[in-house]
Amino acid sequence: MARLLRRSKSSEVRVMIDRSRIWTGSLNETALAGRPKPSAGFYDTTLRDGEQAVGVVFGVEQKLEIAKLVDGLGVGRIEAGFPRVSDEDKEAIKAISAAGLKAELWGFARAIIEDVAAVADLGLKHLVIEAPISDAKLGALEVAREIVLKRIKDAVAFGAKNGLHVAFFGVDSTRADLEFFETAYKTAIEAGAIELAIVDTLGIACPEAVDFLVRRVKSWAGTVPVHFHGHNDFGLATACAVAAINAGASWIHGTIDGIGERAGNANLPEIALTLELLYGIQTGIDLARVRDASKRLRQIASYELEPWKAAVGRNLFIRETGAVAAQFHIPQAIEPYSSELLNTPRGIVLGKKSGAASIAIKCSELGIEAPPGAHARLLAEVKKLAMAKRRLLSDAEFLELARQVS
Ligand SMILES: CC(=O)SCCNC(=O)CCNC(=O)[C@H](O)C(C)(C)COP(=O)(O)OP(=O)(O)OC[C@H]1O[C@@H](n2cnc3c(N)ncnc32)[C@H](O)[C@@H]1OP(=O)(O)O
Ligand SMILES: O=C(O)CCC(=O)C(=O)O
Repeated sequence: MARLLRRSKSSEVRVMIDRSRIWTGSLNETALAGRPKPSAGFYDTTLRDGEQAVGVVFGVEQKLEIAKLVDGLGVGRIEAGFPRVSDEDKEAIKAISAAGLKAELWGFARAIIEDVAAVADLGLKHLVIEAPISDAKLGALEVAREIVLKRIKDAVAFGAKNGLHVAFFGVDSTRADLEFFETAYKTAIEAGAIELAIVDTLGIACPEAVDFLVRRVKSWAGTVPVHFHGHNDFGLATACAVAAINAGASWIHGTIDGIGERAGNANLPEIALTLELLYGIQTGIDLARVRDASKRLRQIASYELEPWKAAVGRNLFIRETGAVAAQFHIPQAIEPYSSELLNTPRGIVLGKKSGAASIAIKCSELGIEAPPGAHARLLAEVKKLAMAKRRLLSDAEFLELARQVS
């Protein structure tokens, strides 16, 4: 049975992955044998930290559409926005709040009373209160440690007094002095925070460091839920998220496609794919929808993705090489999992790297009956043209070559 991962509301989702379509072999199972299978909820921050990607500006309608997309994926929590940024952000939060989404909605605020009041005024019940806690950040802002502790205490206490469910989020916590880290988080708890987010603002923590920090916080925070908010500056955001979950984190922050500042945020669909397929952990994320969600977000935010990007890349199930085409009839020989899990077709394209099987597959796909010996000539022509044009061939070009060769 699927584990329920939408933690916050009664209308929980169950998304079952057809495990017969996962062809990852038994190595992971052997290596992970006997280990517990932890679970964690997904906290989407596409609307706030995702919008921090350079040049991205979401309008109210777009934020609402993105919130619905993310909700449709099955995340437990959505960070609806940071109201102090603009009136438009406030309008977007109102629109999202009125949309009747299944996910729990969260607001974002600095450790500043006016920021917290802005979240409360919009009727949100849950918020993250953030404050810098590394000396690098505090130094840049010219804020002393004692001052930030006071700001944390006052802002969290104000939120708690106003009935808000507060998570404290220590910006740059992975570069903070460990003792001061603990002081800052304990200050937040004493002031009324009931959840804690560990924040790898610059994506500098290796997975082992994330494991260390999550376990360290859990050792003194008891049952307080711990979040992990990661960035991808070293390409390790997914590995760090997995490390955080294995160490006991309850909530993983991230965005669709990992959209965000610099190298981006942790990529929630990629983490879901990893947990489901490599760790056998059910996430509640509907993998069949992630490619459509990614495609729509790319249209809205006007960015391109590498075609080989995990989970959502355009080329994941498109194959050119002849050696792979020769095995195309047995998908598990050439794929880690079935394209059907991501609700996308597989296909063969023709180019420099085509082989005899590529030609046979394409002929059958296009209903071309080539005479004996024609396939070899056709293959030679395909390679020649692809090298001359330095690209793949279109079906129309292939049909023309087939006509010339027959
Ligand atoms: C700043 C953050 O960490 S939020 C995350 C990043 N996100 C963004 O920047 C979103 C877009 N940003 C914006 O729209 C704007 O930059 C805003 C609304 C966030 C800030 O506006 P600004 O005009 O730059 O700053 P504002 O005058 O409101 O606040 C600066 C003060 O906040 C303090 N401050 C900054 N971050 C924090 C924090 N997390 N907690 C407490 N105080 C903080 C500064 O020390 C400064 O204090 P001072 O006035 O005593 O010197
Ligand atoms: O200070 C910021 O950029 C916002 C907080 C955040 O999302 C982070 O620290 O990763």
